[in-house]
Amino acid sequence: MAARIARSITKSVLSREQSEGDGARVFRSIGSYALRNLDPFLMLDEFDVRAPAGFPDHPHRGFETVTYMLEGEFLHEDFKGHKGRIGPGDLQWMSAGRGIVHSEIPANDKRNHGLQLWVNLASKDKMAEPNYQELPKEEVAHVSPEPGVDIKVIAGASYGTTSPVVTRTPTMYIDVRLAKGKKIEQEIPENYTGFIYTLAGSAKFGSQEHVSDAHHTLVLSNNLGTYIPVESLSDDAHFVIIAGKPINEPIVQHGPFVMNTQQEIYQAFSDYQHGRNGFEGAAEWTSSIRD
Ligand SMILES: Nc1ccc(F)c(C(=O)c2c[nH]c3ncc(Cl)cc23)c1F
Ligand SMILES: [Fe+3]
Repeated sequence: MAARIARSITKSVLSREQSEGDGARVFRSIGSYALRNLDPFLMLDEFDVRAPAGFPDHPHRGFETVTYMLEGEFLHEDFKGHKGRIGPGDLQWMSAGRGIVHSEIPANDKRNHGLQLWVNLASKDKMAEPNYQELPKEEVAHVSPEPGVDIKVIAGASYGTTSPVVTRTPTMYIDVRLAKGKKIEQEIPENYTGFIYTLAGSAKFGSQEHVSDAHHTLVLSNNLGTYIPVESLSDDAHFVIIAGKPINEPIVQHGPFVMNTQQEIYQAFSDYQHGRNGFEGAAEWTSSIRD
């Protein structure tokens, strides 16, 4: 049995609200100036959006977007007619691959609160066919190891429960709610890049018991640590723990295009403008969900 080594917290960054999309407000975690190069992760936004604000017609190529609703409801529609709703607790794991053009808009003018994580794809997967894995709340794996500990397993495994989501870039992603004084130890695969994003309440994280409240990103040490200990200090501690296997390839990002070379970025813009190589129909398409 390999030794169990607790990961520590090497960096804590408070996110401040910023404008994004069309009138939307987000707390940007990964992807902010202080939190780049957390390979394979490109962005994590905590969004809190009321219609008519939103994220109208835009493209993606070369990575995956993972939208997880905490409260409220989003509508989405893409340029091939795939459309639907993402409600409270629902998950949309979208692999854009060679190209998606879509619109993501709140369903109402109430609070629509959730997380969108951008996970990079290895060069071998960047031009794959787009793919959706869409789980309604009831199908999102969850485990409660004891009363007062509630874990949604969005990807990977936790306390013996495994998500059905297939991750091209190996990823572990759990949503954790803890009552006061409750403790967990979440296994983090060796050499995975890991971080915690806090949503509410306060808790002690890591071997040095780093205390944090909402909107903080806590970067985990990338030692050979095999787990992260957390103890709740409040009755409503709520956070996500996310970890992924680094891809270790060059990253050239221009907005919603993430490739390995500048030439591939030029190609992405050209394909998008001319409707080629996965963007067929993009130039003529506009979403109908905003109407
Ligand atoms: N400017 C810009 C450029 C490219 C994008 F893809 C986006 C975008 O769609 C989002 C960025 N944060 C998000 N959080 C939640 C949701 Cl549902 C969408 C987004 C965007 F805003
Ligand atoms: Fe998008």
